This record gives sequence, C-alpha cells and structure tokens, in this order.
Amino acid sequence: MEKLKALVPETLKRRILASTADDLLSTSSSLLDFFDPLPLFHRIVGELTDSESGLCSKDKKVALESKLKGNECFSRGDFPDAVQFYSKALRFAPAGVDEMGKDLVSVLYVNRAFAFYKMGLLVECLRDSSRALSNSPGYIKAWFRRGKANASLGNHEDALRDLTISMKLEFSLSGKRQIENEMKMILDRSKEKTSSLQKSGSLQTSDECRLDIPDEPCQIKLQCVSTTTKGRGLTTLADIPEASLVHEEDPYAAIILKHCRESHCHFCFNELPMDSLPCPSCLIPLYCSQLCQVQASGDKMYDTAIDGSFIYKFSDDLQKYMSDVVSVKFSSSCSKNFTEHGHECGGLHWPLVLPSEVVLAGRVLAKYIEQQRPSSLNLSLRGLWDLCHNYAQLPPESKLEFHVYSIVLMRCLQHSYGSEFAISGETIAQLVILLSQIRANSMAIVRMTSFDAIGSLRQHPKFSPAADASTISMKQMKVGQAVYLAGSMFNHSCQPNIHAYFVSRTLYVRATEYLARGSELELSYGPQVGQLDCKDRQQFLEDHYSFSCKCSGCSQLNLSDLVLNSYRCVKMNCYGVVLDSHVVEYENQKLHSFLGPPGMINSNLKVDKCRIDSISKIARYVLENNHLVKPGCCLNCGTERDLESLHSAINEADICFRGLQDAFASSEVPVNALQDALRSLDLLRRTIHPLNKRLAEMEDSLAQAFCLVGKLQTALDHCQKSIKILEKLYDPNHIAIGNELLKLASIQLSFEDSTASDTLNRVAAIFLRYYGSHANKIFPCLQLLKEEALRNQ
Ligand SMILES: C[S@@+](CC[C@H](N)C(=O)[O-])C[C@H]1O[C@@H](n2cnc3c(N)ncnc32)[C@H](O)[C@@H]1O
Repeated sequence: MEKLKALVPETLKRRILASTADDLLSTSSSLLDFFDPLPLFHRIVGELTDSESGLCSKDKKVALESKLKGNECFSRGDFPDAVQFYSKALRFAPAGVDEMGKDLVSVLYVNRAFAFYKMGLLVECLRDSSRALSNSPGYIKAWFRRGKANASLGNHEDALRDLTISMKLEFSLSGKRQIENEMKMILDRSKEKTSSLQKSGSLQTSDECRLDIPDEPCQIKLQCVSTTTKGRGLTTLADIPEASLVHEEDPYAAIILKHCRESHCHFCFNELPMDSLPCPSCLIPLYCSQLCQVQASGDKMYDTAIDGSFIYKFSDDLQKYMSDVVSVKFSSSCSKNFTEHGHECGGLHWPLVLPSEVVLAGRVLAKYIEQQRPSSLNLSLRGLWDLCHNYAQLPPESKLEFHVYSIVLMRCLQHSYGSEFAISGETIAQLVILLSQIRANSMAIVRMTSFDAIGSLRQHPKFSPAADASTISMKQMKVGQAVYLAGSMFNHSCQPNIHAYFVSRTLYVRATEYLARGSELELSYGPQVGQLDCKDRQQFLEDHYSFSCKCSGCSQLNLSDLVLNSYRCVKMNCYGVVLDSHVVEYENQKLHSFLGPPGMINSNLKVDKCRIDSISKIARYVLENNHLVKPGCCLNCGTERDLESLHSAINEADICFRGLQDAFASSEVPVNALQDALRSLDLLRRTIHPLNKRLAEMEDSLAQAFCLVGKLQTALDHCQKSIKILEKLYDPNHIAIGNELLKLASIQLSFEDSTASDTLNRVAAIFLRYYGSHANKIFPCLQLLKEEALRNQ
C-alpha cells in the first residue's frame, strides 16, 4: 500500500491531506482516475484477489504432510503434538478431497478424535467424531470412535447405538468381532452402574458454541437527544437503579484483531478450544464450534442428509438417531444470518493483509449489498448509516490512507460481486466516509485475560488460588473490533456512569450508579479519571477518535487530575500538590470554568465528584493567588520547587521499576533488583505526592515481587498501600479497585488470612455493579477464590 501512496502526485496528495468531507467527491474521483490506468495498481489488486497465488487457499500437499507428521507423533505416543499436526492438516485440507477412498477432512477429524481419546479428552473426541460424520455419514471408524467416547463418558445407550451402526456398516469379520467385543463390555459396564454423569446430564457434548445465557431482559427506554457539546447522545426516560442493564445489542459487523487470529474464535471471539474448526474454504479463520463456523462462512458443509446409499436398512429409531448425529441443527434465525466471512472466503488474500478497519468496512459493504439484493445494481451508501464521523479532524495521513484503501477495497469487493455495483468517485467518497464512521464509532471487543488463564488453570486438578497468588490479575485484552449501531449513540465521559462489556460478540451496557430520569448515559471510550491525567486522556481521544473531550472530567476540577502526576511540596510536613507545566495548562483551563464568571466566586463553587475537601483548599489558594496555578509551586503553601531535579529522580526510579518488570517476565526476582526497587520507592516517597499514581504502581510491583520470593506478609502490605492510593484516584467502588482487591484477596488466601472473605465480598459487590449476573461468567476465578476462602474458615 505504501507503494501506491508514494505514487500519488504531489498536488493531488496535498488536496487530499487538506480535504474536508465536502471535498471528497472531487478528491476521490481524481484518485480513482489516477489509479485506474496504472498497471501497478491492477497488479496489486490482482495479487490481493487471486485465490491461486494467495497465501490463504487450501493446499492438499501441506495437509497430507501434516497428517503424516500427526500419524508419526501418534505412533510414538506424543498425542498433544499429533493433535497440533492434525489441526494444521485440517486447516489446509480442501473440502471434498478423496484420500484412499475416504474424505480427507473426515479422516483428519477421526484421527484427531483418536488422539483426544488417548489424552482423555472425551468430549473433544466425541465432537470430532460427530464432525467426521457430518461430512461422511457412512464412515465406520467415526461411528466406532464416537461409540468408544460415549461409552467412556457413561452414555451407554448412545454408545451402543453408535456401535450398532458401525457394526452394520462393517464388512470384515475381524472388524465385526472387535465391535462386538466393545458392545459386550459396554453392556457389562452399564449393568454394573448407571453413570453419574448420565444421571446428572451435566456434561456438555454438543457442538453448539457455548453462548452465554442472556441475563434479565433489558427494559430501560433510552432517548436520543442533541447535546450542546458532544453532538447526539442518549438519555434515560426513567430513573435507573445502579447495576441495571440498560442496553444489549449484537454487532452490525465485527472482525477479529490480527494478534488474536490463532487464539480466539473468529465469530464469537471466545478463546479457541483444542478442537477448533477451520473455515471450510480458506486458511484464515478458526472457530470454536460448528455453529460459529456456519454463522461466519455459511452452511456449505453441513447440509448432510442420510441418503439411500447405505446397504443396510436401519430401524426407524436408529435412522432418526443417525440423522440427529450427522446433521448439525441450528436455529432457523441463525441460518438466515448474513455470513460475514462468506464473501472473503475461498483463499482471497485481501482480508489477511488489509488493516482490520478496512476489512470491517468490507463486511459492512457486503452486508449492505446482500440486503439491497436483487434491486440495487448501483451501489449508493448514502442511506446506510446515520452515524457521525470526524473526517475533517482526522490526521492528514489517515485521509490519504482512507482514500487509497477505499479504492483498493472496492476493487477487491468487485472481485466477489462482479459488475453488481459500479465504482465511481461518489462510491469511493462514500466509502471514505464509511471508514471515518468506523473510526469514530467502532468499539473494541475485549476479554479479561485472567478469564482465560484461570479457565485453563481450573481444569487442573491441582489448581490452588493460594499457590497461584501472583497469577490472579485482571487485564483487558482487545480481541475484536465491531460496529453497534444503537451503541454508537453513547457519548464518552472520562467519568462514565455506565459500563460496556461483551459476552461473546454481544454488547451489554450497565448503569454503574443510580441515574435520574433525563441524565445522559456516558461510557468511557478508553481513558478514565484516575487512570490518566487530563492531558493524557485528551491526547488519547484526539489520537484514536479525533475529538477533543468535553466531558465533566475534562472540564471540571477533580482531585485525581491534580494529584495523579504531581510532586510533593519541598516542606516535608506540607501535603500540598506541586504541578508540572503540562498539567498546569489543562488544570488552569478547568479552573476558569470552576471559578465561573467574576462575582460568582466562592459562593457557587461547583466541585463535581470531588470527595475530598482538599479541592476546596486548592481552590482557596488559587483564589488568593490571582486565579492561576503555576508550575513548580505548592498549591497549599505556595513554596516553589525545582522541577528539573525532580524529573531526574523520577527517571531513576523508572529505570528501577522497569528492571523489576523484566524480572517478572522470568518469574525470578534477583535480590539486588528488589533492593534497588525499595530504594527507588523511598526516593519516590520523598519526591512525588503521596497520591501520585507512580507510587501505587511501584507498591503494586513490589507486592508482586514479594509474592514471587514468598514474603507474603510484605507483599500484602505493599498491595494494601497501592490500593489505598488508587481508592483516592478512582472511586473506592470503581472496577479498577475491584481488580486490585482480587489480587489482595489471593495474597490473603495464601496465608489463610480470614479477612480474605471480606475482601472477596467487596470484590463481588463491585463486579455485580459492573457486570450484573454476568460477573461469575466473566470472572470464574472469583468463585474459585470464594470456595477457597470458605474452606479456610
Ligand atoms: C460514537 S459517537 C457518539 C454519538 C455522537 N455524539 C453522534 O452525534 O452521533 C462519537 C462521537 O461523539 C462525539 N463525542 C462523544 N463523546 C464526546 C465528548 N466527551 N466530548 C466531545 N465530543 C464527544 C465525538 O464527535 C465523537 O467522535
């Protein structure tokens, strides 16, 4: 793409870089006219759309090589590696290829099923056997393998049916004898005991994606209104209690992020199980279940029906059982869904190489085209979305990229849709706007990383939260990017009153505080008060969303913004705040609105969300000092400090802090790194304000380090100190505090401290407020820790 950008003539480039939305028709037409006769442009589009030369098409040779390697691993008892190779082979195996009289994909599923069986992963074995049967209903080995898995799982009735079918299909006498023996064993076993698993019916063996059960229906009515500073926004038509679900929505379009392609399902974005499924027609996507696979790529593979090709006639009962096993049943609403990966499939290269937001735009366009069919041949995106965009505020480089990508994407889509739509300057201009809308409105779908870590730990019989104290930390990981049309109406606030989260690909929004009728509902697009200071939040929003934030946190004084990056007063007995020059600039702006017009001072001090009276003290000082906050000057007593010397102390501490972080990567903390870190902490305490966030981070790192060296009481002290600071920067009931308290609880549990249950109760209350009934699903570790705490009591 860089090559294409470099070719754009200087004059046209300058016009594009300086363009506004009104110029787009002209700039897009000029660029289209420039690219269309260029051989290089056509070569690039050709490479992106040629399924033969692309990197994404299936390859029988690679599939067979991988299968062979899988077989070798299997023969020497290395089953996990065998699974890896069979999975690779499945990814590369083209559909409908015959391998020694059998369908290659089915053979690979059966081989992988056997490896799972050997590893004791019976549910995975069962699912893979069924997948083989969906492809090849008459595959004897698959029925046999399924029967064995069902028998081991205690599903004796099903096991006998599976084996009866394989017996009837089997020709060889030795084969029949082997099946007969198996059936005899199952009959004996089923007489001995009825499996507890079968009785409880608790085992999930179906190939449905484990979609989470939605919680209480969302009944809150919201209204779209026009705000004075932020465009449209959503307000509530009724009072909303804290923790209520206020919105639930599936995406218009969604895409997985590149770094998660190998680890998460490309449809629901959950972590991939070991028995993941590839796309039937190309190499890129992996899915957690057939349901996700079908929803994303279409039901090309799974319309199998039992035909009359079987020599044996089965009883009605068995015939029905076979049909149930081989035909994957999905709800009718799912089969009607637009298959968002369908048009990119078949080995095309462009979905792999173009940036995520461009591929997302491709999915949006394809969905729109499908919806317009068969009426519209003349693609017009005018009526597509009523979403805002900030094209004029985009960085100039992004404007050029959006132009180039729009033309390339349109040509790639033309490859799938042929002459169905004509490309013109106008459609390119509309696509540039669409990309700008995606930039302003799309959301990152996130997962809590500890969810995954604990999920796998939990399967370990020896998992102990106590022993794994330092592993329990919550980090958000971006896995996907999606557009939610109604959800796009929520404005941002750095002091949000609602919380957005995702279960699979569904967006849920919950009120995190009581909201009176008529209040505006605002979520955080990323940065929040307590996390970053005003300057850094504004910078983030400018860089990522191209707007200058006008939320309450950025326009009204609050304690966090004043102290988060501040220094302490040179007088050791004074706890006044000393600000750096860049912080002063932003705080002075807020101070003006805080003070209001002349004459309103003092009597009308409006201090939003300030829970600490020091704001008033600061205000009083500022009022007495000509309404100006000065860099390096204590806001309590007015004493000046040399900022330069403070900067070098902080740099020194930062180096030490990074050393400690590096040590965590190797899970070993050398004694000297610990001593250096303690010295730095001391230096920081003398240099920066006691509520500066750096101190909290240093205390937190030391807590982790002392956990690693087994000094748990010291770790606990540091963890508590970190939380104390964070509680002042955020709110004590903020989700960030919930995450920190979870760490504290795991340390408390490590030495059977009975206060762990109180800590966990606080965590549960916070999580409930942010995640409602989804809390346990999103944080399974909470339940584990609670059980551990109960055992300790
Ligand atoms: C997802 S949209 C929200 C709905 C939008 N206000 C509208 O009218 O369609 C995001 C855009 O809303 C505006 N916006 C949202 N929060 C804002 C804030 N705190 N301050 C200023 N503008 C904001 C910005 O233009 C931003 O790009």
